[in-house]
Amino acid sequence: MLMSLLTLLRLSFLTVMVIIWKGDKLIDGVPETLDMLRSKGKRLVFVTNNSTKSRKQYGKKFETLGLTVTEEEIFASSFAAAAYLKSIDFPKDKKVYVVGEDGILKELELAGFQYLGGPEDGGKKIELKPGFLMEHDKDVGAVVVGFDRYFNYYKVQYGTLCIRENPGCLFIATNRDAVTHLTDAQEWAGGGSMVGAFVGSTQREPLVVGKPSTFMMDYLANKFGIQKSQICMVGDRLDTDILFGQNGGCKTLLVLSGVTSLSMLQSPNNSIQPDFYTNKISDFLSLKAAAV
Ligand SMILES: O=C(CO)[C@H](O)[C@H](O)COP(=O)(O)O
Repeated sequence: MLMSLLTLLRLSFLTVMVIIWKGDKLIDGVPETLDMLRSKGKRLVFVTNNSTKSRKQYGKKFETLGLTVTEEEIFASSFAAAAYLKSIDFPKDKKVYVVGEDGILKELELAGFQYLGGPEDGGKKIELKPGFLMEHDKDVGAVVVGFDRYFNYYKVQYGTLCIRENPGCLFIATNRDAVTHLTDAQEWAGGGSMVGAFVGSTQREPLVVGKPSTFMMDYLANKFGIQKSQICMVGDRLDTDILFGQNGGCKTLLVLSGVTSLSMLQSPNNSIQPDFYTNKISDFLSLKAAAV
């Protein structure tokens, strides 16, 4: 394995990483590994499908954990939603209905888009008395659906009306992750469950901006002016991280310290094979002495 990591370190210019913390705890060896990769001239960016925070809010989290990471190096799916709307010149006089948390609102605001919904709609209830009809804003031109701990029937109905009744209204998903790891005790329903509700009610498929879609990879290759073949995607999930790297034409490294175990990787039911795998991100440190 060491030989393979060495090859990787020689090849990759930019390393896209995701496995930095578990809950609010840094994974062992992460600060030293990041320092070592940077000292070898590797450019690092951090990509997450978690849309609950903006890049600025993630920046604060990195800071709290004692890591120096700039906003420019953070690519969250909250940002991807706003960047996608920018990339298609989404009209500034149209509005975005948000099913999700604060991070999406913050990024839309920064990008200069008008929005409604988000946490504010979390407490809203529907009273189904005879003749009740929910009004919706006809200026909504996009519905963005992300992970939302305050998901409710009001939001599903509101967003569904926008998608079904406003001509040309876009349906954008930050990710379709089946499960997420809100606690270390079990897996929890992920953003895919919120997106799935809208797929059911609208009979439409969303445009996904997070992993494993290629939008973020294209975006960052463009931003840093590098070839995707120079990028190595490092992650702990096969169906998001590794597929994201593969879909983007990058090298991929799976670390087994997160959600994927060796038996899952080697299961005959798994069709996603990374270029390399290793136990933990700090295995890179064993290469310290090597001439890279
Ligand atoms: O949105 C989510 C659930 O759908 C999670 O936050 C997401 O799965 C975490 O993603 P990553 O492993 O990329 O940080």
